[in-house]
Amino acid sequence: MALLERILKARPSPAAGRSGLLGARDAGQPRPAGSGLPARARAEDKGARRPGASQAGGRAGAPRSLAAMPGPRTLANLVEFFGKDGFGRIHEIQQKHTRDYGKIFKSHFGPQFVVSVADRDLVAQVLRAEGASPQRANMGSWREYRDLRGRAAGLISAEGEQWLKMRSVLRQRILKPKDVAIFAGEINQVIADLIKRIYFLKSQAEDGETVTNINDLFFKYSMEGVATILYESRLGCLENSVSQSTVDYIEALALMFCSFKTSMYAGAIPRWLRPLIPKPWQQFCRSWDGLFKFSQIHVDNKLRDIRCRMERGQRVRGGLLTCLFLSQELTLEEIYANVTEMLLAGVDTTSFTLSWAVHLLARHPDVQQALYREIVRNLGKRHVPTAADVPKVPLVRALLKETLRLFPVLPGNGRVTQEDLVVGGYLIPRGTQLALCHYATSYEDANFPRAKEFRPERWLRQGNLRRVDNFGSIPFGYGARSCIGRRIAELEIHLLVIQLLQHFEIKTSPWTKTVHAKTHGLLMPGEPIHVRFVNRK
Ligand code: HEM
Repeated sequence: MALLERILKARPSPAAGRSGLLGARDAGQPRPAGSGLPARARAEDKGARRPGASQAGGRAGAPRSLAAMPGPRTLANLVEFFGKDGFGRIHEIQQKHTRDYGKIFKSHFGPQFVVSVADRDLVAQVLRAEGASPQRANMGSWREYRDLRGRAAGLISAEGEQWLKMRSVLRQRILKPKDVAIFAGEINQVIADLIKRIYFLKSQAEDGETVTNINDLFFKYSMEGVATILYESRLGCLENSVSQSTVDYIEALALMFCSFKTSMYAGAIPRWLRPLIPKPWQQFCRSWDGLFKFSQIHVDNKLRDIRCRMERGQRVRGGLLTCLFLSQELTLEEIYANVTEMLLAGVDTTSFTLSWAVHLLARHPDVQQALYREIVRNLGKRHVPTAADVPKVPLVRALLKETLRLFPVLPGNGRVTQEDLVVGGYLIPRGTQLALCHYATSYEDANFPRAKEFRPERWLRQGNLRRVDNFGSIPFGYGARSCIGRRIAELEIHLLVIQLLQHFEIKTSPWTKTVHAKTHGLLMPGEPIHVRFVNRK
């Protein structure tokens, strides 16, 4: 009890929350001298180098200035993004600009200035050179909301020492495959519910086989799966009727993605315009209110449950959330913020990837058959897999890598340089926003022969000796700031693919039109995907 009271007291006041956050700084705005993070980046490593150091890669000679860097004109860019809905085609624009301007180019988005890097080796140089607490992007609007409401920042929106502290707590618990292996039992229960749901949906279908808009189903699966780990409780997303609080959460999430264009690109809409155009910012805040409220309800439920058990003198054991409570390494407000941001980061990413993977399997029956044979040979037709079984089916892992190469949920990623760097022969001043163009590098034949083709076998180790590493496709990012939920997502996807194929042969549906990728914050299917799940004999 005393412990729980201490935890509750550790919740910072709104004022403390505000001062605890690092100051928001939009990309493109220079950092005041001396206000930056410790300059720890080892820029000279692998070719991205500090000015003045001898050049280890790229062109020899004095670096060129940004003025000499090619790129689209500001007006053309604005027309492309705001006039021709470029936000929905960010992935294609990456490729087009790479063709037009080369592998490193500059762009302006309103007040924001971005240098795009669309070359595998330059991406590797930038990421290998980064320091202990890399800064991803312009999170000004996220932090502004948190300051406004006296909320803490979670891993996505925090920076500097605060981020380092939280990252070091969470990385000990979920960053390695062996850490998340313990969640396989819970995930398998969610999978059992999903398979039951597929049988139910099939029974409702005219042809007895088709499940329409599979992303709906995978959204519910991903939400249930990740919530099971984050809240240590079930939400019931895969039941016929879903609770009102979960429906409210889904609406808040939808609102978040509706306001994506204005939130992630808030820097492109000056703050002074808000009184004239108030709706986007209001929507953004309303959506975050909904997301935080939902997490707080579930976190508080767990806290009450732990308190009851402690009061009864029972031993308290549990998963991630229980450990976070008991260890007291994070304040309660930091726990709210982190589970809120992790749920946000872990649902659509996983469900879009699953939708693409199933779509690809339906369209490539030969690959599907090879996978099924490997599963039956190495695991059996009905064996419920554990985390330890996943390495026995390397094609399943290769399927995920190839799906994410063709459809990287985050088609591009960002970094704000923490020191002056020379990249590709250009001097990039400290504080510059870099856009790493993963979609463009994923489709380069030089990085992946016959890059447009779906060939999961390209990811198989040869003779189990060589790891296939390729900075052309790093869908979970790289290094200190890479995806903290990677192992959770992989486990959810690997275990589900195995069991889907054990139960069903997945076939295309004539109702599915050509499915294009579109960017809506994340890279997602632009049209609904319907598939037939044919029972295995
Ligand atoms: C297929 C699924 C997923 C993909 C492709 C994905 C991809 C990514 C990428 C590219 C980043 C940025 C990494 C970087 O900047 O280097 C990221 C960050 C992050 N992801 Fe994921 N993610 C997925 C699933 C998840 C899940 C399931 C969770 C949570 C359970 C999660 C939580 C996070 C968080 C909290 C961050 C921010 C990490 C930090 O800044 O320290 N992600 N993710």
